[in-house]
Amino acid sequence: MPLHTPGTTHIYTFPSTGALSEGLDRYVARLSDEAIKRHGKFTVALSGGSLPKQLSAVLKHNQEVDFSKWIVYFADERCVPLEHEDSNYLLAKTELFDFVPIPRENIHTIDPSLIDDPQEAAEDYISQLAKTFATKDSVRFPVFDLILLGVGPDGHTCSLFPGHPLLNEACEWVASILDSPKPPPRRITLTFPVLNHSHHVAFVAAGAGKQDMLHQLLDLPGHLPAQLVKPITGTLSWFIDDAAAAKLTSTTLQGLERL
Ligand SMILES: O=C(O)[C@H](O)[C@@H](O)[C@H](O)[C@H](O)COP(=O)(O)O
Repeated sequence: MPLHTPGTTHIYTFPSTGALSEGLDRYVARLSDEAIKRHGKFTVALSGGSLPKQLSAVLKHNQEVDFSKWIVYFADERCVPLEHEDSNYLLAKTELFDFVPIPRENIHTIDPSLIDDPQEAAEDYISQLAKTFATKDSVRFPVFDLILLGVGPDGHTCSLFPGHPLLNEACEWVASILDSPKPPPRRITLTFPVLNHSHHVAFVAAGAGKQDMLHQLLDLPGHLPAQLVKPITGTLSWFIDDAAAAKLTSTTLQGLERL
């Protein structure tokens, strides 16, 4: 796998979702190793949707990764109890945390006592982030080692939806949303400045259902939420399978890399 150069975008394609999970495992294991060597921990933010399953399929069996040094946050979370079927935490727990030795205190969840007040839950999540990320005058935002994102059929990512005022949030680290078009409506989400300060950001999109949106996002110019993810000095990677890549133009296809 080539070493990622800051400021670059890589689009990796895989013949199947199984192969995609293998590539993702190699990528995450490598970034985890590099981060732990560099600063003794691996800070990662996870999305919901299909991502946790796709991520964990191979990674959960990886014995080389030092999961004890992982510090996990959620790229977005729904304002529901942790044991609710809509909880991104529950999904990640069932798919990954139940299989790997990440210390429970290193997994930062929404405070379940605050789910009736999304704004308060967002503020609490900012305080939780501040425990891990010391910021400087020059960098006012948390700098994750890796943020893993999915993309919806409307081009949303995290809980940042097309046309929503949250797309303009420039100061807060975490925002609340009360009117998410994807249910459930009440959520908290990392904001664009946090996504764009990350060392590495990776989108994961698989299946024919993603074809039209990937064509729009990767072939055409635009300002859909997923297109606004542009790490300032970090890398941006796309992990997609051949089914999702089927409608990409030949110019984009020429730039695709196999891992
Ligand atoms: O909690 C959420 O709803 C997600 O974080 C959301 O942003 C998700 O990643 C996309 O909707 C893609 O979902 P799929 O991978 O299921 O298509």
